[in-house]
Amino acid sequence: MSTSFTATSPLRLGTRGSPLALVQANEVADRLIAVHGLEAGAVEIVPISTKGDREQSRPLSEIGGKGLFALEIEAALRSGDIHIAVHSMKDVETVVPAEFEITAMLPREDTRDVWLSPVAAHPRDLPQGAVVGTASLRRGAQIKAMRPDVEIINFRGNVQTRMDKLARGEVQGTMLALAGLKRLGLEDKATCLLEPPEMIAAVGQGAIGIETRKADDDVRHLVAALDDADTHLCVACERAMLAELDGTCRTPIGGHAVLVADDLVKLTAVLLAEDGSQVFRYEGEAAAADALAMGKEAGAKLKAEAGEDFVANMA
Ligand SMILES: NCc1[nH]cc(CCC(=O)O)c1CC(=O)O
Repeated sequence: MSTSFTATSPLRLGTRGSPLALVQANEVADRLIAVHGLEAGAVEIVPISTKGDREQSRPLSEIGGKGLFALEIEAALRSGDIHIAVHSMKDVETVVPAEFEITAMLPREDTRDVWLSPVAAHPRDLPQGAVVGTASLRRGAQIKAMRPDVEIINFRGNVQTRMDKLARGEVQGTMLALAGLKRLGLEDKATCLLEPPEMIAAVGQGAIGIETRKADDDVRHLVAALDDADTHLCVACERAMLAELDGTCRTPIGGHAVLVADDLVKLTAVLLAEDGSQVFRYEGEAAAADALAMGKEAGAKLKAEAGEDFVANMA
């Protein structure tokens, strides 16, 4: 295996600058060093500020969806300023530009969302007309499906910022990914876990993806050694579902695939109206070799069930 990356000529690993992104990047760096026996310092982390991080006030769905977090990072990958990009798979567009690929995914963390609130042990315990903050249409719609009286307000910022806003009483509850809280050592801040079917996680939630340039064979081979095949398969299944429906982040969609036996993938997916008034669900199982086809079929079935008018209003 190539060990051409050294402390004086390190492998440059680009990621967002948030505390969570940096923890994730460090995990990738540590694994690369361990697996390939590289010298400490052979991997350098390069924080990159993205439009998604700078534009904190408008809803993500308005400013252009998840691509916002990837654009500047992919520009750095294209120019050679970085060799690899580390992302939360949740934030990666369903279509990766042709010159790049997601070469590896680390073993997945817990995929569930958690509820955080100083006043309600669970969303069902909120006072009438309470205000819940989230930037996620998916989380907002699933809360509205549970509690139509609740008001959802846009709530952005990194994990710590959102917890601070909650503590200041700006909202009575919010939701976060357990995976992110765990990586930051903050899981004890969760009020309760939100389980399927009342809350289906985002496609890719809990998975860290590593993107490379297809033409960069040396780097691709280094990174491929970190791939967790089960995670890759399940996330690919979820992404096939999302790609069939809408990859833009402007429609509330949840999707979760899991290996239930050696060769059996179970997919649970949900498509909702933004106000939670309509909920369409899919559940299916398929052999691993058919997991992508199942994802595609799930998307198509949800689309057909929702109907033309719903789909026309989606994007
Ligand atoms: N959109 C931000 C984002 N991207 C990935 C995670 C959590 C970590 C993960 O899902 O792997 C978060 C924060 C959150 O939703 O709470």
